[in-house]
Amino acid sequence: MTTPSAAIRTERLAVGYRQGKNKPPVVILDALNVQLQPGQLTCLLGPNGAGKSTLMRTLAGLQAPLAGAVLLGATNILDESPEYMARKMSMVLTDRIEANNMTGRELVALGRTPYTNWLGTLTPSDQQMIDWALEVAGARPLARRRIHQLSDGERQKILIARALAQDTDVIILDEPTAHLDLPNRLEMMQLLHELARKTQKSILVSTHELDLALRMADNLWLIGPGRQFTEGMPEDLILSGAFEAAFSKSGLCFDNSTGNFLIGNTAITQTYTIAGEPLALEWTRRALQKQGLGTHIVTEDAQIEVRQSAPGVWTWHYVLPPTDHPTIYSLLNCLLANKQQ
Ligand SMILES: Nc1ncnc2c1ncn2[C@@H]1O[C@H](COP(=O)(O)OP(=O)(O)OP(=O)(O)O)[C@@H](O)[C@H]1O
Repeated sequence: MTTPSAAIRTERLAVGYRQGKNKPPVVILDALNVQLQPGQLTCLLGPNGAGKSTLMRTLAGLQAPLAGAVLLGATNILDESPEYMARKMSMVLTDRIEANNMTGRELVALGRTPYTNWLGTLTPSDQQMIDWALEVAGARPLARRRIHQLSDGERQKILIARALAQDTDVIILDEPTAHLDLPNRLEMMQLLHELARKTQKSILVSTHELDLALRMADNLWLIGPGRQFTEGMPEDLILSGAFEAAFSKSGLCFDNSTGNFLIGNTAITQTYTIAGEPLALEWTRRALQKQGLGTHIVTEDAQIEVRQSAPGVWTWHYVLPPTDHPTIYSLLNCLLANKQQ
């Protein structure tokens, strides 16, 4: 369903590659009717080669559609001037950048180009916007550093700050968390989510971070097997089974009840009832799962009782008398030894 307020939308969009005169085009995704809403973070998910970058480049007008259109308001983006587009849409790509001798701040300042005069003079409000963008992207300490002195993750933050400085309604980011460590990945997704909400921008992010996308995205675009495209709220896609279907692969299975992926040899051979404190329960559950042992959480009469604050934390009631274990490791060894008997 198309909402009139959509910042950008597509009409029967086909994306892919032309191969020359006598060959048919390679169609990557076809007949897409999607939209980005103001104030929402949308995550685009799909395996390697699914077509995420191709779709994003087409949405940003960097690549012509094979068919259909990308509309900004009522106008086809191909009919808009580059100057107008630069004030409406910014894109952060994973490509290397040729700006090595610039400082971080100088590169972020380029985001203001669509608004400056022909001399590129920055007004006090441009400077304020650059300061804000550096701050919000967590890139302020990098402002004076040369681009070639930055790590991949640091450069990524500067590029995100540049997109913020460009102050567009739509921001498209191709794998913005690719070079970041875990705390920075979490922070970046949180930042993009908050930014969308606070500034009413439409933010589209392609990512391989399924877990983060499930937690942070307002909306998901999924490219599944056979390049089947599905979209919706993460929670709806989980409940409908679409998320699981998109990522079903041998050795990887999605647990709908927890939102976690089960990896490797996860065939459950035995299940225990378990009760206790939530944090310890979660990590106990994960440890057992790796060994093919399932858990079913109950409130009383559990076979395994977890009391994180007490000594002898894990009590196994399966045997008589119940045994106390100071670590999950100890509990697990006991369970496995017993299981083999
Ligand atoms: N210039 C090109 N000409 C023809 N085919 C291309 C071209 N560039 C990419 N492709 C193909 O298009 C498909 C989609 O590529 P794309 O880069 O969009 O995938 P992706 O989902 O972004 O992948 P990844 O997660 O690995 O970055 C792939 O099969 C790729 O080989």
